[in-house]
Amino acid sequence: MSKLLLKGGKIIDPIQGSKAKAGEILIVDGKIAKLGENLAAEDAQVIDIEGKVVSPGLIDIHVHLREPGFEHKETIETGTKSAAKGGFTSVACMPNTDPVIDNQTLVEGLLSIAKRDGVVNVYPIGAITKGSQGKELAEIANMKEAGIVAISDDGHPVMNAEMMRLALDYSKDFDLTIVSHCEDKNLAGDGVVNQGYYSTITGLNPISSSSESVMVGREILLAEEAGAKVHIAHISTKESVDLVRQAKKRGVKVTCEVTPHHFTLTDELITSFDTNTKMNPPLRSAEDVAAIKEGLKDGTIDVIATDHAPHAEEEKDVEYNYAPFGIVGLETAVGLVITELVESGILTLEEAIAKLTINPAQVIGIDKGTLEVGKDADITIIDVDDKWEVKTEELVSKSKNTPFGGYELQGRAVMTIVGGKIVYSSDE
Ligand SMILES: NC(=O)N[C@@H](CC(=O)O)C(=O)O
Ligand SMILES: [Zn+2]
Ligand SMILES: [Zn+2]
Repeated sequence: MSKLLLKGGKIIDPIQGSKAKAGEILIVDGKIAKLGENLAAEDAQVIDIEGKVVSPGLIDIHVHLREPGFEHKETIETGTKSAAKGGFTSVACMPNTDPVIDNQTLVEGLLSIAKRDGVVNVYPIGAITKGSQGKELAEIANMKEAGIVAISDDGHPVMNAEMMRLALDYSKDFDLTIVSHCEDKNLAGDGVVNQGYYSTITGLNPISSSSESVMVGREILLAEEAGAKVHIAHISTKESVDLVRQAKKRGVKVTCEVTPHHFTLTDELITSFDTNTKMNPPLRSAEDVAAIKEGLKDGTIDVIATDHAPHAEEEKDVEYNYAPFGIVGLETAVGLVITELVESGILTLEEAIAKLTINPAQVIGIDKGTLEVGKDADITIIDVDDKWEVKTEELVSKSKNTPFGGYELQGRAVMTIVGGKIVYSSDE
């Protein structure tokens, strides 16, 4: 029997609420055995975490691990190490690899690599359509059997509304959530940045707010009609937030996520022409960021997810128009959440943790995200006071494409435990 006792921490488990306030937690054979005070250590390995916060292991439901096919950007090994350092014990990975994960064999292949190389739990998301081409449905039933937790054509919208309607119908039968990348390709055109003052002064091609919100509106109406679940990926505009808010009021089964960069940064940053400010959806206006924060506060936005999108240095080191969209996010997420949302009083720490644990677990239907007795001992220890500087060269992700280099942040994961095993510790 292996036993681990975490001593002196402050437990925050949103679904257990005040029941979980006591400071000690005993892990036996990879499961949570006991929460309480003055637990007998017996033969357990004792770890003193005086003053630190003990959270259910963080869950990121929007990660690009790039394997198979783009191993020069990231692999399951490097991506999950990056996740562990960021405090994430589980990640759901997007299928826009090469080949696109659209059948059972590919899901099985991914899971076997994850089992061999992954240091945190990896949950595959399957494609909605074959090759994410939007033409015919992928092998959804078979992929579900192989272990996918959701379906998404992320990177692309499903432009054909009838195809999306069909997918929603299917997803209901298999109890799978559809994660929608909302982007009207015709409206977005060859845009690279948010449409507004800064696209005008830089001369960079604009992406309108409507290119996102008309698709958010469409997905809500289709999900409502089908009685199916839809999760909106990387929400970024005030109109989108309001559409989700109104839909929730009428009982539509819609959830949504925001990335740390979309609640932290505005499109003003693009005046640097730094290609690490280029991502999809683009950085939006200050007004949009304010609406996002309002949506986080009132519960419209359920989940914080990174959309960790690694790209190699040489790929980003080109003219703005030619650079790929996307930035890495796993290792800066906790610091940005605490600095931008908790320290500024937009969310309580408990509310922020809910959006990183139980809420994402519920969106993809996995039995994770809480420290209840009997559950897997996936735990993140957070130092909420630690002030640190983001150093790009210290990222363990294979890619370094972040706009946050040099940022002073408060709060970070100091230990990450998966199934009772320490997979990251800041001491080492
Ligand atoms: N977010 C991005 O800018 N890029 C993502 C694709 C996506 O999430 O749509 C990628 O795969 O690089
Ligand atoms: Zn996307
Ligand atoms: Zn993505």
